[in-house]
Amino acid sequence: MGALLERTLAAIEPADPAAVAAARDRQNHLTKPPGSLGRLEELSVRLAGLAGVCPPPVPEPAAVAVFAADHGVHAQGVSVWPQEVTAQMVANFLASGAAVNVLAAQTGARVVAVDVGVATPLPGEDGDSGILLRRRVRAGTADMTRGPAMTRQEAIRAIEIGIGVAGQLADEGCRCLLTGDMGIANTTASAALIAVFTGARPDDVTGHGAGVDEKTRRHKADVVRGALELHRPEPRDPVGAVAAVGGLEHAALAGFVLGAAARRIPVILDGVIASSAALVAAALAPDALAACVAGHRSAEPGHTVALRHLGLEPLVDLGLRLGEGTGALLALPLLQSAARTLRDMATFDSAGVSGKRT
Ligand SMILES: Cc1cc2ncn([C@H]3O[C@H](COP(=O)(O)O)[C@@H](O)[C@H]3O)c2cc1C
Ligand SMILES: O=C(O)c1cccnc1
Repeated sequence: MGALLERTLAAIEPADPAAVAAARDRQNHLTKPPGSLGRLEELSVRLAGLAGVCPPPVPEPAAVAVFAADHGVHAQGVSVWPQEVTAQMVANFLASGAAVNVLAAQTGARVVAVDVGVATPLPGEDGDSGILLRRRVRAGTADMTRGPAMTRQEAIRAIEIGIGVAGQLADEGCRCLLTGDMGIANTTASAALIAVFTGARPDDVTGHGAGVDEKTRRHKADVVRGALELHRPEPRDPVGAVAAVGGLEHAALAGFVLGAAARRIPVILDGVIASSAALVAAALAPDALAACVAGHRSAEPGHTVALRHLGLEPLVDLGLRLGEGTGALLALPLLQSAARTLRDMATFDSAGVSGKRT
């Protein structure tokens, strides 16, 4: 295992019980009937437990990291879209034309695209820009139906890239991290990972992705089943599992979650790709879940299965099935509202409002 990964796993701690207790107590003294802010209250308690202080800092500024990569399994006809769309959409992110850019602008979040394994050349000069981080491990994965998608070393490199991006954004002042993804055929790798870590049947966790018909969806589930039979990945070996049937963006996203957790910064998970990566992260460090907030519930069936396994309840449920970080961005204001109400509302004592009659 890589040194950065080892160090990061060692730095991840459970929620702070004193901060959790203080936040619960404070919620009960704010000028509202106890419990009346619904799930925002429990969310604020989780933020306090993660930060280790009550009230916790408001999670802002925020940044969404869109990890982009291609997939050898695309050759099996699991997506209706050509592979080049991955690189073309990265160019669209750089030009601020994608849904993730529009929703990020709406919420004041920064967008960073990270090339961890795009198969076709990207526009522009070598080196990083403010928006594009070039961290390509290899030009797309291999076809998981014929061999492992990548080597263990490549998986560890991609995980450590994700940790590094989380650390860099934290160093630049970000106090809330959001997951994003771009990779044609990546819902197939996501389904495979969800089947490995939850034990669900491939057919139950394989969806229509970016628009395949029912016949192709069934073929996709067969492809997943075949890959699992070939590799027999084990949840006890998360690095081996993501190397066998995952994607470079899945590995990087798992690292991104671990990196956020190690820094005690909340990370809002987007859809099925992010949640399958979170399964990898949680298998490596169960306490990383203290940092995870499920932004939304995507229409992909595997997403609901993964969220149940992770014990996370999504904040919004709008039938989205896009990815890129869009569902996480829609949830961002809710997370910020949870922290702000806990921090800024008056208490019954400070406002001179009479408490409940006992
Ligand atoms: C134009 C376009 C923009 C996207 N933005 C995100 N995705 C989403 O769809 C892809 C996964 O679906 P599948 O597994 O069926 O290929 C990923 O790139 C995901 O981020 C897009 C897909 C397309 C076509
Ligand atoms: O759940 C998602 O994020 C998703 C679903 C379909 C296609 N791309 C992404």
